Amino acid sequence: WTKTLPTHFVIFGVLLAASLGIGLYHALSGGRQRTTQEFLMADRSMKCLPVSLSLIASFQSAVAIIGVPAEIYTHGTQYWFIGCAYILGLLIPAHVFIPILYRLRLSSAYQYLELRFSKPVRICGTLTFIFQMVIYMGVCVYTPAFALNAVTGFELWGTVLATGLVCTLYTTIGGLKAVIWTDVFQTLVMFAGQLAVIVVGVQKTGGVSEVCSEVSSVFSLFGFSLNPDPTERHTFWTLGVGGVFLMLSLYGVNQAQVQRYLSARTEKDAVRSCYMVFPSLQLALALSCVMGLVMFACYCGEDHSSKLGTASRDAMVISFVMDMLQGLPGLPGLFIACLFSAALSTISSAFNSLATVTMEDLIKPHFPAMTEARATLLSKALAMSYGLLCLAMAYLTHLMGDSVLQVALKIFGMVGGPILGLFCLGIFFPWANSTGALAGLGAGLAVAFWVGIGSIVTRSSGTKSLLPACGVVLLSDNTTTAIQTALGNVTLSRPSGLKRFYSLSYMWYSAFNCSTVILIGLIISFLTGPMKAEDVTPGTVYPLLGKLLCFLPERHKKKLCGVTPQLSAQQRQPPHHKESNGLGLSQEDGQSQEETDAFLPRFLECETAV
Ligand SMILES: CC(C)(CO)[C@@H](O)C(=O)NCCC(=O)O
Ligand code: NA
Repeated sequence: WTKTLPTHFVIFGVLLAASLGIGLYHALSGGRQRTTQEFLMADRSMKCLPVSLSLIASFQSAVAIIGVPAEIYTHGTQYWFIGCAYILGLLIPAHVFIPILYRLRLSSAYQYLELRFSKPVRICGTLTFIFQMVIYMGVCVYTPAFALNAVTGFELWGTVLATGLVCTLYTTIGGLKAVIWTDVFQTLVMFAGQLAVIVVGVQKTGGVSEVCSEVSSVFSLFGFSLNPDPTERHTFWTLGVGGVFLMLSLYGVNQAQVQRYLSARTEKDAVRSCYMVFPSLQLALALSCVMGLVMFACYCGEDHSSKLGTASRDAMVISFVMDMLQGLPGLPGLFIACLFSAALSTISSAFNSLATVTMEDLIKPHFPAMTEARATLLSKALAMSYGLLCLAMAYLTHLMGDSVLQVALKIFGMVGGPILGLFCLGIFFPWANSTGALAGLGAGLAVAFWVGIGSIVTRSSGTKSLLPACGVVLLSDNTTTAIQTALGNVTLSRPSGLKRFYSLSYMWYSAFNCSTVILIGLIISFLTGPMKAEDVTPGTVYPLLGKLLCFLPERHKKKLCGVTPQLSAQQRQPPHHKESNGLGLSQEDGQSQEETDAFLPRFLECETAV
């Protein structure tokens, strides 16, 4: 590999240069990034194709490209069932979250929390989000550099620095437009790299039929568990149901995604781009799962741990890829570009969304008189500081050591879950008040860290590989004994008491923490006096109960639904928004006006009897 190292460097360099070029183009074209509207919101002028490709890129990093094949290789194809969660996980954002957030004409998702609850809730939500993204960013920038270093000897910290600095630079000069357009380019490179590995891998293993027969001879590879036990790491339920909450926390309320929905020209474009995420995300999942299967077919029976020393399964994926692509001109470089594209597109989204929330939620409210030029300069400084902070976080990740996919999914569940709960409390439960929201968030985070840290300390996060080492499986005589031993171990070491609580599958973290926030939030709200109808800002609630109970007569419905916006309240202006009307409805073009009129009765449904 050392011989081809210069080519790797060239292709890696070309990727960084192209990304910088896109950044430079957007720094010098359009409004030249002189307003926060352009720098943070892309002038709200994006079409749905770039937005949708950018939406996929945000949470598809090198972690998924390396982590998913490693997961398939060690635990079988069960993880693929997370694809089922994409259906509801994208339909609900498209039809509940996007309409509400888009019509309020927000800049930051957390502005919603102030409109619905109060300023303290908004600040707490923002701080939680910053915490989540800063840790996640570290994992993202560290993973590709680490994996590459483990196998090719690419300088670890040099790579981390190059990725972090280039990304900081183009994010700082080009704003959200540059972030979205680099995402488009980087997503295509990512797909191309994965596809190349699969095609070459299948060829080298001896064709599609050879791969299929190799893989299908190992029965336990295609595990399909319907076990309802919530401590089992991956089952159909944890992935298909728990996964919906994970998807909601990422695609429904995460600022990185909400910012993209808000940057779309019209609400229709935003909804359509969310729909278009579905096939592309399925493709991304399928590519990485198939890569894991090809790797299994190719490597089974061989022991590669000695070759890699103590390096993890994650590094093994890179080793496999380099084995496959070795000697083919340009292809190892293409895969390296694929890894770093995936990482760059994620951390650039993180920098820009972090700069946005810090500016819009933490700084602007305190300096309402700040000039636009000042605010833009400050936003750029913020994007840059987060870039540098990211490098520090990479070092922290270096000190941890777990499967990177698990680390990322745990962060999403532990910190993203409570944020999702906060938004659900506001959107679906009109009775919830500000005190309840704060108490709910506090309780949700406390429980999340209690379980999360508990699982790390007791090491009971259920990481046992149910699939015996593949070398053992292939010796068909031993297969049954091996599986029996594995199953036996599982039943023997079934945890009890608090330990059982700690061993909750991390795929349930989002759902569990979200529910805690809602439950505690509602209890405290009812104890302190539920929100009154006239106090709820119009357009901030979705009358779920009213819609579910549509068969009931209007007056009963009214009672059950609780609060709906009163007509007199509709004339009120939401704070900080000169450009929006009282309902927060966009009046940009005729078409969207028609749509919003059609939507109106849905929000006010419970009120028709009044
Ligand atoms: C966000 C999901 C779960 C969506 O499939 C997937 O992209 C994933 O597992 N991501 C891991 C985190 C990452 O790639 O950075
Ligand atoms: Na990405």
